Amino acid sequence: MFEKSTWIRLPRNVVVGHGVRSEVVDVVDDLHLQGRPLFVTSPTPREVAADPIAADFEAAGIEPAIVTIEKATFDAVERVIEVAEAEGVSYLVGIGGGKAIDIAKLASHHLEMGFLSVPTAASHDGIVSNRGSVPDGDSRHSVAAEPPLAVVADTGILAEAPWELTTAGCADIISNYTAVMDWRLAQRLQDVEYSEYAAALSEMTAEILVDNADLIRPGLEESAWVVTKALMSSGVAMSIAGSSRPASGAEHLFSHQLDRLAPGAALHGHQVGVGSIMTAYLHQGADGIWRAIRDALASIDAPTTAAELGIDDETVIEALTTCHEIRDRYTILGSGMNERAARDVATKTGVID
Ligand SMILES: NC(=O)C1=CN([C@@H]2O[C@H](COP(=O)(O)OP(=O)(O)OC[C@H]3O[C@@H](n4cnc5c(N)ncnc54)[C@H](O)[C@@H]3O)[C@@H](O)[C@H]2O)C=CC1
Ligand SMILES: O=C(CO)COP(=O)(O)O
Ligand SMILES: [Zn+2]
Repeated sequence: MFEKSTWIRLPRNVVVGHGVRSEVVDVVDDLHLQGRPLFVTSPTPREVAADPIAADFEAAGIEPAIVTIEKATFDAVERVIEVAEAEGVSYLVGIGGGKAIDIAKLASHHLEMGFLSVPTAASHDGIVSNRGSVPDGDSRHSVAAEPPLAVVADTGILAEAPWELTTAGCADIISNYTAVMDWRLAQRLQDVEYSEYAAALSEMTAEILVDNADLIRPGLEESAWVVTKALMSSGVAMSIAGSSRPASGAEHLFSHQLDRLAPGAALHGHQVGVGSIMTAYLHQGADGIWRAIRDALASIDAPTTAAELGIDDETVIEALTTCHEIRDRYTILGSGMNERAARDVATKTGVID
Protein backbone atom coordinates (compact mmCIF):
# COMPACT_ATOMS: atom_id res chain seq x y z
CA MET A 1 0.00 0.00 0.00
CA PHE A 2 1.23 3.52 -0.83
CA GLU A 3 1.30 5.51 2.42
CA LYS A 4 3.51 8.47 1.64
CA SER A 5 2.14 11.98 2.18
CA THR A 6 3.55 15.49 2.22
CA TRP A 7 2.53 19.11 2.88
CA ILE A 8 4.13 21.74 0.67
CA ARG A 9 3.39 25.18 2.07
CA LEU A 10 4.06 28.12 -0.22
CA PRO A 11 3.14 31.83 -0.24
CA ARG A 12 -0.23 32.72 -1.76
CA ASN A 13 0.82 36.11 -3.15
CA VAL A 14 4.23 36.98 -4.51
CA VAL A 15 4.48 40.64 -5.50
CA VAL A 16 7.78 41.75 -7.04
CA GLY A 17 8.66 44.98 -8.80
CA HIS A 18 9.38 48.66 -8.70
CA GLY A 19 7.51 50.57 -5.98
CA VAL A 20 5.46 47.58 -4.71
CA ARG A 21 6.29 48.66 -1.14
CA SER A 22 3.13 50.77 -1.31
CA GLU A 23 1.05 47.65 -2.10
CA VAL A 24 1.53 45.90 1.26
CA VAL A 25 -1.84 47.24 2.51
CA ASP A 26 -3.55 45.88 -0.64
CA VAL A 27 -1.88 42.50 -0.17
CA VAL A 28 -3.14 42.33 3.43
CA ASP A 29 -6.61 43.19 2.17
CA ASP A 30 -6.41 40.51 -0.53
CA LEU A 31 -5.48 37.93 2.13
CA HIS A 32 -8.47 39.05 4.26
CA LEU A 33 -6.20 39.64 7.25
CA GLN A 34 -8.00 41.53 10.01
CA GLY A 35 -6.72 43.52 12.99
CA ARG A 36 -3.34 45.08 13.73
CA PRO A 37 -0.01 43.84 12.38
CA LEU A 38 3.30 43.68 14.22
CA PHE A 39 6.22 44.80 12.06
CA VAL A 40 9.46 42.97 12.90
CA THR A 41 12.39 44.94 11.54
CA SER A 42 15.93 46.18 12.25
CA PRO A 43 17.31 49.74 12.34
CA THR A 44 18.12 50.55 8.66
CA PRO A 45 15.22 48.54 7.13
CA ARG A 46 12.96 50.41 9.54
CA GLU A 47 13.99 53.71 7.97
CA VAL A 48 13.90 52.57 4.33
CA ALA A 49 10.75 50.46 4.47
CA ALA A 50 9.00 49.80 7.80
CA ASP A 51 8.24 53.44 8.69
CA PRO A 52 6.88 54.31 5.21
CA ILE A 53 4.79 51.10 5.17
CA ALA A 54 3.50 51.96 8.67
CA ALA A 55 2.38 55.34 7.29
CA ASP A 56 0.44 53.52 4.52
CA PHE A 57 -1.29 51.37 7.15
CA GLU A 58 -2.13 54.42 9.27
CA ALA A 59 -3.62 56.12 6.21
CA ALA A 60 -5.81 53.01 5.82
CA GLY A 61 -6.94 53.29 9.47
CA ILE A 62 -4.72 50.46 10.81
CA GLU A 63 -2.21 51.16 13.62
CA PRO A 64 0.76 48.77 13.32
CA ALA A 65 2.96 47.86 16.30
CA ILE A 66 6.71 47.84 15.51
CA VAL A 67 9.55 45.90 17.14
CA THR A 68 13.19 46.44 16.16
CA ILE A 69 15.61 43.55 16.59
CA GLU A 70 19.42 43.67 16.35
CA LYS A 71 20.34 39.96 16.18
CA ALA A 72 18.80 36.64 15.13
CA THR A 73 18.60 34.83 18.47
CA PHE A 74 15.99 32.79 20.30
CA ASP A 75 15.85 35.69 22.84
CA ALA A 76 14.82 37.99 19.99
CA VAL A 77 12.08 35.52 18.99
CA GLU A 78 10.87 35.54 22.64
CA ARG A 79 10.81 39.34 22.69
CA VAL A 80 8.78 39.51 19.49
CA ILE A 81 6.30 36.97 20.90
CA GLU A 82 5.94 39.06 24.09
CA VAL A 83 5.35 42.28 22.13
CA ALA A 84 2.84 40.53 19.84
CA GLU A 85 0.88 39.28 22.87
CA ALA A 86 1.06 42.61 24.71
CA GLU A 87 -0.06 44.60 21.66
CA GLY A 88 -2.85 42.19 20.70
CA VAL A 89 -1.75 41.94 17.07
CA SER A 90 -3.20 39.40 14.66
CA TYR A 91 -0.40 38.92 12.09
CA LEU A 92 3.30 39.73 11.63
CA VAL A 93 5.26 41.43 8.87
CA GLY A 94 9.02 40.74 8.66
CA ILE A 95 10.73 43.76 7.05
CA GLY A 96 14.49 43.64 6.49
CA GLY A 97 17.35 41.25 5.80
CA GLY A 98 17.50 37.54 6.58
CA LYS A 99 17.62 38.02 10.33
CA ALA A 100 14.47 40.14 10.70
CA ILE A 101 12.57 37.81 8.36
CA ASP A 102 13.75 34.69 10.23
CA ILE A 103 12.69 36.15 13.59
CA ALA A 104 9.25 37.12 12.24
CA LYS A 105 8.90 33.66 10.68
CA LEU A 106 9.74 31.82 13.91
CA ALA A 107 7.62 34.08 16.13
CA SER A 108 4.60 33.77 13.83
CA HIS A 109 4.99 29.99 13.87
CA HIS A 110 4.93 29.99 17.68
CA LEU A 111 1.99 32.43 17.79
CA GLU A 112 0.09 30.46 15.12
CA MET A 113 -0.34 33.69 13.18
CA GLY A 114 0.24 34.46 9.53
CA PHE A 115 3.21 36.52 8.43
CA LEU A 116 4.28 38.53 5.40
CA SER A 117 7.85 38.74 4.15
CA VAL A 118 9.06 42.16 2.96
CA PRO A 119 12.76 41.87 2.08
CA THR A 120 14.81 45.06 1.96
CA ALA A 121 17.93 43.26 0.74
CA ALA A 122 18.39 40.53 -1.89
CA SER A 123 20.94 38.96 0.44
CA HIS A 124 19.62 35.49 1.37
CA ASP A 125 17.21 32.82 0.18
CA GLY A 126 15.10 32.71 3.34
CA ILE A 127 12.65 35.24 1.81
CA VAL A 128 9.99 32.59 1.06
CA SER A 129 11.34 29.47 2.77
CA ASN A 130 9.56 27.64 5.58
CA ARG A 131 12.76 27.37 7.62
CA GLY A 132 14.29 29.62 10.23
CA SER A 133 18.04 29.62 10.87
CA VAL A 134 19.08 30.64 14.38
CA PRO A 135 22.32 30.12 16.32
CA ASP A 136 21.95 28.42 19.69
CA GLY A 137 25.13 27.97 21.76
CA ASP A 138 27.46 25.63 19.86
CA SER A 139 24.79 24.68 17.32
CA ARG A 140 22.88 26.29 14.53
CA HIS A 141 19.32 25.03 14.22
CA SER A 142 17.38 24.92 10.99
CA VAL A 143 13.89 25.14 12.45
CA ALA A 144 10.58 24.36 10.77
CA ALA A 145 8.66 27.63 10.68
CA GLU A 146 5.74 29.44 9.18
CA PRO A 147 6.20 30.16 5.45
CA PRO A 148 5.04 33.66 4.49
CA LEU A 149 1.44 34.13 3.37
CA ALA A 150 2.82 36.68 0.93
CA VAL A 151 6.08 38.22 -0.20
CA VAL A 152 6.35 41.85 -1.25
CA ALA A 153 9.76 42.53 -2.81
CA ASP A 154 10.25 46.11 -3.98
CA THR A 155 13.07 46.06 -6.54
CA GLY A 156 13.56 49.83 -6.08
CA ILE A 157 14.47 49.28 -2.40
CA LEU A 158 16.52 46.15 -3.15
CA ALA A 159 18.53 47.93 -5.88
CA GLU A 160 19.32 50.85 -3.56
CA ALA A 161 20.57 48.61 -0.76
CA PRO A 162 24.38 48.31 -0.46
CA TRP A 163 25.71 46.31 -3.42
CA GLU A 164 27.41 43.72 -1.22
CA LEU A 165 24.01 42.60 0.08
CA THR A 166 23.01 41.67 -3.48
CA THR A 167 26.30 39.89 -4.17
CA ALA A 168 25.76 37.95 -0.91
CA GLY A 169 22.35 36.82 -2.21
CA CYS A 170 23.98 35.68 -5.47
CA ALA A 171 26.58 33.70 -3.53
CA ASP A 172 23.87 32.09 -1.37
CA ILE A 173 22.31 30.86 -4.65
CA ILE A 174 25.61 29.75 -6.22
CA SER A 175 26.24 27.65 -3.09
CA ASN A 176 23.22 25.53 -4.09
CA TYR A 177 25.54 23.54 -6.38
CA THR A 178 27.47 22.09 -3.45
CA ALA A 179 24.42 21.91 -1.15
CA VAL A 180 22.80 19.55 -3.67
CA MET A 181 26.02 17.51 -4.03
CA ASP A 182 26.00 17.04 -0.24
CA TRP A 183 22.32 16.14 -0.26
CA ARG A 184 22.82 13.45 -2.93
CA LEU A 185 25.81 12.07 -1.06
CA ALA A 186 23.78 11.90 2.16
CA GLN A 187 20.99 10.17 0.33
CA ARG A 188 23.37 7.54 -1.08
CA LEU A 189 25.30 6.95 2.16
CA GLN A 190 22.74 7.65 4.85
CA ASP A 191 19.42 7.20 3.04
CA VAL A 192 18.29 10.71 4.02
CA GLU A 193 14.99 11.87 2.58
CA TYR A 194 15.59 13.36 -0.85
CA SER A 195 13.48 15.12 -3.47
CA GLU A 196 14.66 15.06 -7.08
CA TYR A 197 12.28 17.98 -7.88
CA ALA A 198 13.66 20.16 -5.09
CA ALA A 199 17.26 19.28 -6.00
CA ALA A 200 16.67 20.00 -9.70
CA LEU A 201 14.94 23.32 -8.92
CA SER A 202 17.78 24.36 -6.65
CA GLU A 203 20.46 23.52 -9.23
CA MET A 204 18.51 25.11 -12.07
CA THR A 205 18.15 28.30 -10.02
CA ALA A 206 21.92 28.50 -9.56
CA GLU A 207 22.44 27.82 -13.26
CA ILE A 208 20.02 30.55 -14.38
CA LEU A 209 21.70 33.02 -12.06
CA VAL A 210 25.17 32.18 -13.35
CA ASP A 211 23.95 32.34 -16.98
CA ASN A 212 22.58 35.84 -16.29
CA ALA A 213 25.64 37.05 -14.38
CA ASP A 214 26.20 39.87 -16.91
CA LEU A 215 22.83 41.39 -15.89
CA ILE A 216 23.97 41.56 -12.28
CA ARG A 217 25.60 44.96 -11.92
CA PRO A 218 25.48 47.68 -9.25
CA GLY A 219 22.86 50.37 -9.77
CA LEU A 220 20.86 48.24 -12.23
CA GLU A 221 17.35 47.56 -10.91
CA GLU A 222 17.07 44.57 -13.24
CA SER A 223 19.80 42.93 -11.13
CA ALA A 224 17.54 43.08 -8.08
CA TRP A 225 14.79 41.49 -10.18
CA VAL A 226 16.99 38.61 -11.41
CA VAL A 227 18.49 37.92 -7.99
CA THR A 228 15.20 38.16 -6.07
CA LYS A 229 13.50 35.72 -8.40
CA ALA A 230 16.39 33.28 -7.91
CA LEU A 231 16.21 33.71 -4.12
CA MET A 232 12.49 32.92 -4.19
CA SER A 233 12.99 29.90 -6.40
CA SER A 234 15.62 28.58 -4.02
CA GLY A 235 13.28 29.18 -1.07
CA VAL A 236 10.53 27.25 -2.88
CA ALA A 237 12.99 24.35 -3.31
CA MET A 238 13.43 24.32 0.49
CA SER A 239 9.66 24.37 0.99
CA ILE A 240 9.19 21.48 -1.46
CA ALA A 241 11.90 19.51 0.33
CA GLY A 242 10.56 20.39 3.79
CA SER A 243 14.20 20.97 4.70
CA SER A 244 16.96 23.47 3.93
CA ARG A 245 18.96 20.62 2.30
CA PRO A 246 18.57 21.91 -1.31
CA ALA A 247 20.24 25.17 -0.30
CA SER A 248 22.40 24.27 2.68
CA GLY A 249 25.22 21.74 2.81
CA ALA A 250 28.76 21.73 4.19
CA GLU A 251 29.43 25.24 2.84
CA HIS A 252 26.66 26.45 5.18
CA LEU A 253 28.11 24.54 8.13
CA PHE A 254 31.40 26.34 7.42
CA SER A 255 29.61 29.72 7.37
CA HIS A 256 27.64 28.99 10.55
CA GLN A 257 30.91 28.12 12.31
CA LEU A 258 32.49 31.38 11.06
CA ASP A 259 29.51 33.21 12.60
CA ARG A 260 30.60 31.74 15.94
CA LEU A 261 34.36 32.20 15.50
CA ALA A 262 34.33 35.62 13.83
CA PRO A 263 30.90 37.12 14.54
CA GLY A 264 29.86 39.89 12.17
CA ALA A 265 33.03 39.65 10.05
CA ALA A 266 31.28 38.88 6.76
CA LEU A 267 27.82 38.39 5.30
CA HIS A 268 26.17 34.96 5.36
CA GLY A 269 26.05 34.72 1.54
CA HIS A 270 29.70 35.68 1.14
CA GLN A 271 30.81 33.07 3.68
CA VAL A 272 28.80 30.26 2.08
CA GLY A 273 30.21 31.22 -1.34
CA VAL A 274 33.81 30.80 -0.14
CA GLY A 275 32.79 27.58 1.63
CA SER A 276 31.29 26.32 -1.60
CA ILE A 277 34.59 26.73 -3.51
CA MET A 278 36.28 24.44 -1.00
CA THR A 279 33.52 21.85 -0.65
CA ALA A 280 33.24 21.60 -4.46
CA TYR A 281 36.95 20.74 -4.45
CA LEU A 282 36.38 18.12 -1.74
CA HIS A 283 33.59 16.53 -3.79
CA GLN A 284 35.19 16.51 -7.21
CA GLY A 285 38.91 17.23 -6.82
CA ALA A 286 41.14 19.55 -8.82
CA ASP A 287 39.34 19.07 -12.15
CA GLY A 288 35.82 19.59 -10.80
CA ILE A 289 33.58 22.66 -10.77
CA TRP A 290 35.36 24.52 -7.93
CA ARG A 291 37.01 26.89 -10.44
CA ALA A 292 33.66 27.59 -12.13
CA ILE A 293 32.13 28.40 -8.73
CA ARG A 294 35.07 30.67 -7.83
CA ASP A 295 34.88 32.45 -11.21
CA ALA A 296 31.10 32.88 -10.98
CA LEU A 297 31.52 34.46 -7.52
CA ALA A 298 34.33 36.72 -8.75
CA SER A 299 32.26 37.81 -11.77
CA ILE A 300 29.57 39.26 -9.49
CA ASP A 301 32.10 40.86 -7.07
CA ALA A 302 31.58 38.31 -4.28
CA PRO A 303 34.59 37.33 -2.14
CA THR A 304 36.57 34.21 -3.08
CA THR A 305 39.29 34.32 -0.39
CA ALA A 306 39.59 34.54 3.39
CA ALA A 307 41.26 37.95 3.02
CA GLU A 308 38.33 39.28 0.99
CA LEU A 309 35.97 38.00 3.70
CA GLY A 310 38.05 39.87 6.27
CA ILE A 311 38.72 36.61 8.11
CA ASP A 312 42.21 35.34 8.95
CA ASP A 313 43.55 32.07 7.54
CA GLU A 314 43.71 30.27 10.91
CA THR A 315 40.03 30.98 11.58
CA VAL A 316 39.19 29.41 8.21
CA ILE A 317 41.14 26.28 9.18
CA GLU A 318 39.46 26.13 12.58
CA ALA A 319 36.02 26.50 10.97
CA LEU A 320 36.78 23.78 8.39
CA THR A 321 37.97 21.30 11.01
CA THR A 322 35.11 21.85 13.47
CA CYS A 323 32.03 22.81 11.47
CA HIS A 324 30.78 19.21 11.03
CA GLU A 325 29.79 19.45 14.73
CA ILE A 326 27.39 22.35 14.16
CA ARG A 327 24.45 20.05 13.44
CA ASP A 328 23.61 16.49 12.62
CA ARG A 329 23.73 16.88 8.83
CA TYR A 330 25.74 14.41 6.78
CA THR A 331 27.95 16.12 4.19
CA ILE A 332 31.24 15.65 2.35
CA LEU A 333 32.93 16.63 5.64
CA GLY A 334 31.87 13.27 7.11
CA SER A 335 33.07 13.04 10.69
CA GLY A 336 35.40 15.98 10.22
CA MET A 337 38.57 17.14 8.43
CA ASN A 338 41.97 17.06 10.05
CA GLU A 339 44.11 20.17 10.00
CA ARG A 340 46.42 19.07 7.18
CA ALA A 341 43.53 18.21 4.90
CA ALA A 342 41.82 21.52 5.71
CA ARG A 343 44.99 23.49 4.98
CA ASP A 344 45.44 21.55 1.75
CA VAL A 345 41.97 22.31 0.34
CA ALA A 346 42.03 25.94 1.49
CA THR A 347 45.46 26.48 -0.10
CA LYS A 348 44.81 24.61 -3.35
CA THR A 349 41.62 26.61 -3.94
CA GLY A 350 43.41 29.88 -3.13
CA VAL A 351 41.11 30.64 -0.19
CA ILE A 352 44.16 31.04 2.03
CA ASP A 353 47.77 31.85 1.04
N1 LIG B 1 15.59 30.77 6.83
C1 LIG B 1 16.27 30.53 5.75
O1 LIG B 1 15.90 29.69 4.92
C2 LIG B 1 17.53 31.29 5.52
C3 LIG B 1 18.04 32.09 6.51
N2 LIG B 1 19.18 32.81 6.30
C4 LIG B 1 19.67 33.62 7.42
O2 LIG B 1 19.62 34.99 7.07
C5 LIG B 1 20.68 35.67 7.70
C6 LIG B 1 21.52 36.38 6.67
O3 LIG B 1 20.75 37.38 6.06
P1 LIG B 1 21.39 38.80 5.74
O4 LIG B 1 20.33 39.57 5.06
O5 LIG B 1 22.70 38.60 5.09
O6 LIG B 1 21.72 39.41 7.19
P2 LIG B 1 21.01 40.59 8.00
O7 LIG B 1 19.58 40.38 8.17
O8 LIG B 1 21.85 40.77 9.23
O9 LIG B 1 21.22 41.86 7.03
C7 LIG B 1 22.52 42.32 6.78
C8 LIG B 1 22.57 43.83 7.05
O10 LIG B 1 21.93 44.51 6.00
C9 LIG B 1 21.10 45.53 6.52
N3 LIG B 1 20.10 45.90 5.53
C10 LIG B 1 19.02 45.21 5.11
N4 LIG B 1 18.36 45.88 4.16
C11 LIG B 1 19.04 47.04 3.96
C12 LIG B 1 18.87 48.16 3.10
N5 LIG B 1 17.86 48.21 2.22
N6 LIG B 1 19.76 49.18 3.16
C13 LIG B 1 20.81 49.12 4.03
N7 LIG B 1 21.03 48.08 4.87
C14 LIG B 1 20.15 47.06 4.83
C15 LIG B 1 20.58 44.90 7.80
O11 LIG B 1 20.04 45.88 8.66
C16 LIG B 1 21.84 44.25 8.33
O12 LIG B 1 22.63 45.20 9.03
C17 LIG B 1 21.51 34.64 8.44
O13 LIG B 1 21.14 34.63 9.81
C18 LIG B 1 21.13 33.36 7.72
O14 LIG B 1 21.31 32.23 8.52
C19 LIG B 1 19.82 32.81 5.10
C20 LIG B 1 19.36 32.02 4.08
C21 LIG B 1 18.20 31.18 4.21
O1 LIG C 1 20.95 29.60 4.72
C1 LIG C 1 20.21 28.69 4.36
C2 LIG C 1 19.95 28.40 2.93
O2 LIG C 1 20.59 29.32 2.10
C3 LIG C 1 19.54 27.81 5.32
O3 LIG C 1 20.17 27.85 6.55
P1 LIG C 1 20.45 26.56 7.42
O4 LIG C 1 21.81 26.06 7.06
O5 LIG C 1 20.40 27.06 8.83
O6 LIG C 1 19.41 25.55 7.14
ZN1 LIG D 1 22.17 30.44 3.01
